Amino acid sequence: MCIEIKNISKTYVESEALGTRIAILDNINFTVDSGCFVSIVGPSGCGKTTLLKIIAGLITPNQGWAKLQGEDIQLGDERVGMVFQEYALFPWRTLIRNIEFSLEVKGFSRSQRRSAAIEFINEFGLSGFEHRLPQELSGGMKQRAAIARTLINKPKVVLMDEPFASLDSQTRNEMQDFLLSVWHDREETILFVTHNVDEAVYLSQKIIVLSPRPGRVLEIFDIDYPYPRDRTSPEANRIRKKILELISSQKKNVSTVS
Ligand SMILES: Nc1ncnc2c1ncn2[C@@H]1O[C@H](COP(=O)(O)OP(=O)(O)OP(=O)(O)O)[C@@H](O)[C@H]1O
Repeated sequence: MCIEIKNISKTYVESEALGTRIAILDNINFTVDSGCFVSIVGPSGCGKTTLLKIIAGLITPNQGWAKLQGEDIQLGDERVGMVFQEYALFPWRTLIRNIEFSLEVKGFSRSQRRSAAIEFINEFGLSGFEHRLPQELSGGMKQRAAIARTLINKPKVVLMDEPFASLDSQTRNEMQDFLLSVWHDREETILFVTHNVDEAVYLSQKIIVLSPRPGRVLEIFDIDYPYPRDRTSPEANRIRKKILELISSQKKNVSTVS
């Protein structure tokens, strides 16, 4: 399912007393083709999470629109799933009860939701941990559970907000390979936010580089060499260098509008 972002700008209230607003996103335009893996990179505070929340229908832009397959996005749109850095698992629910949570909310029977959750548990290498609480799981397992909990709803578009940022580097590499295998097996469109240029280059078919706040699209890079990728190949190094040079050429630029 393709994502279209047209002329999106967003401001937040900076000071109620002074009546000032701060510009977060400035006229963002891009398209993500159906089934593609696209990453957004940009400095802290440039509005990456805000943009994902707009695409998820959680917040409204001041200007512009986001559409999925030509249709407006509604609050709680079933076509969209989100995965966060902090896993967002319920600490009091076991792994299987976390994965089946949304099916429970939708009124699926216990046996229906159990069998759907067990499929994910087997596929995601979580067997044997079904009845563990999140605190008893490793970071990688928690993130697999969080991804399963999102995918059980069969979203067409998956928005991922720095999902691997709190993992150690070895687990992070494993999770990147795991995510690529999950994506290759399915047809979801993935929009992935990261601070990590290496990660974006390893995973994505396209990388959207945003400027410092207010976030503007500086450049969109097509990464067209095939999977599986070598992290240290000349192509990877060349693209990484270009993106890092672009990011470091940007001066901090925070603007306030009234
Ligand atoms: N509801 C809100 N009200 C006011 N300001 C907000 C609100 N949400 C976010 N902000 C501010 O908007 C800016 C952009 O936030 P956002 O989380 O979208 O950036 P980001 O690029 O995802 O940052 P990071 O990479 O650090 O996660 C930040 O300065 C943040 O403090």
